[in-house]
Parts: sequence; structure tokens; C-alpha cells
Amino acid sequence: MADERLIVALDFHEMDKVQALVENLGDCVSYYKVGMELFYSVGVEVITYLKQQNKEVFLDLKLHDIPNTAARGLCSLARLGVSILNVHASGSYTMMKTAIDQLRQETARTGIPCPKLIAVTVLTSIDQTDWTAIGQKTNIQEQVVRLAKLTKQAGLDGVVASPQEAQAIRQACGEEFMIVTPGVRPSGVATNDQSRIAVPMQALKNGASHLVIGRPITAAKDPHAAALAIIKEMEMVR
Ligand SMILES: O=C(O)c1cc(=O)[nH]c(=O)n1[C@@H]1O[C@H](COP(=O)(O)O)[C@@H](O)[C@H]1O
Repeated sequence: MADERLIVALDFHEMDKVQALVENLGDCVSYYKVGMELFYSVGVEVITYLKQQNKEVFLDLKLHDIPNTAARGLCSLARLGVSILNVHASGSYTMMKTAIDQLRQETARTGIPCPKLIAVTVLTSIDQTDWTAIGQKTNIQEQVVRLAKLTKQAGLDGVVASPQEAQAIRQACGEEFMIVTPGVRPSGVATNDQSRIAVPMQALKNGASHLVIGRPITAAKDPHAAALAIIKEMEMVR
């Protein structure tokens, strides 16, 4: 049966690949993430399809713009009836506050359920070398925790961060805060372009509320078996 803490990233650009994977995974996955590649290729059709299959959807478009533009963009996306939307926390406290306030007002006005809004802290692909090269002086974890606190102050539901920072975020932001961690790799599986990673069990022990996992499942020879093995590991931490 599905573990509602697992979100499978559908990073494809063809609808038939999505359908084949969702059919293959069946009841063992209840939550999917639709990102830029899929949404820019297929559009709203994929959201409609996943909802028809009774799946929850995290629409990951990582908005990063001036407050009004980001907020209005999110209000448009909320009409799709997805469960989670996201922005970049580095877009500022003001952007996040404007976004969540307008999203709540607009969904209350129209009667659409308000999606959870979470903020990306520091991308899990970024390592210390990338971090220094863009002029950052703090260490990555300090910056992640700083952005997580700002996200909470702005009134959002949680953050996206690496499993390596989950424990520090949990301590700083409390039990109710969503901590969604990509950068999860079962032992022995290719890391690809991810840098700050952990195995599923460690991510949960560190305090992650949800794990976003793509290629370890979608690129596996047997995606169903790969998902089941991950779920089995996850079930050891409750
Ligand atoms: O917002 C995200 O979902 C995200 C943030 C982040 O910091 N790192 C990250 O990998 N992601 C997404 O999580 C997914 C990870 O996929 P895999 O690396 O294939 O497991 C991709 O769809 C990324 O776009």
C-alpha cells in the first residue's frame, strides 16, 4: 500500500510515459510531482489525468518573481486543484507573504481548496563549490535554516531542502512544518546531479515529512520493485 510521505517525481515529457509509470506503480504510490519538464510539455492534461487516477499532485514550478507576479501566478495555478505549490524562498519574505496572503484570499473567495505553499531553500544539487561561486559567504546549512525560518514567519506551510538539513530545520521550525526533501538516494543508486543526499531512512530520521524521489524509481529497470523497496525502508521510520 502507498506511503503518503513518498512523492514520485514525474520528470518526463511524454504523457504515455506518465501513464505507463502510474499504471505500473498502481496503488503503491498515491502522490506525484509534476515539474517544469512535464508541465511545459503536456500542460493541464497531466493534472487532470492524475486527479482522475485519485492521485495527489505537487505542482513544482518554483516561482521566483516580484511579489505581485508570483502571487498572481500562484492564484492561477491554484485553480488546477493541486495539493502543493512552491516558490523560491530567496524571492524574499515580502514575496512569500504576499503570495500566501493572496492565495488564501483568492481560494476563500472562489471556494477552491487552498493548496499547501512551500518554499525551496537551497537546491539539493548545489555543493560548496557552486555555493561559493555565486558569492555566498555563509555555510549552506545556515542559509537553509535562515530561509526556513523566514518561510515560516511569512506563513507558508513548509520548505523544500536536502535531507542533510532536515534535522536543523525541524528544530528551528517545529513539528507541524512540512519538510519536503529531494536528494534522496537508496544505497548503491546513482546520485546523478544531486549533491546533498541521504538514504530514505536517514531522511525520515532527520525529520523529513515527505520524500521526493524521481530517477531511483523512474529510471529503474523495474520501477514497481524499486518503489516497493523504498517504501519498505520508509516503513521502518514512523
Ligand atoms: O523543488 C523540488 O522538487 C526540488 C528541489 C531541490 O532542491 N532539488 C530537487 O531535486 N528538486 C526536484 O526533485 C526531483 C528529484 O528528482 P531525482 O533527482 O530524479 O530524484 C526533481 O524533479 C527536482 O526538480
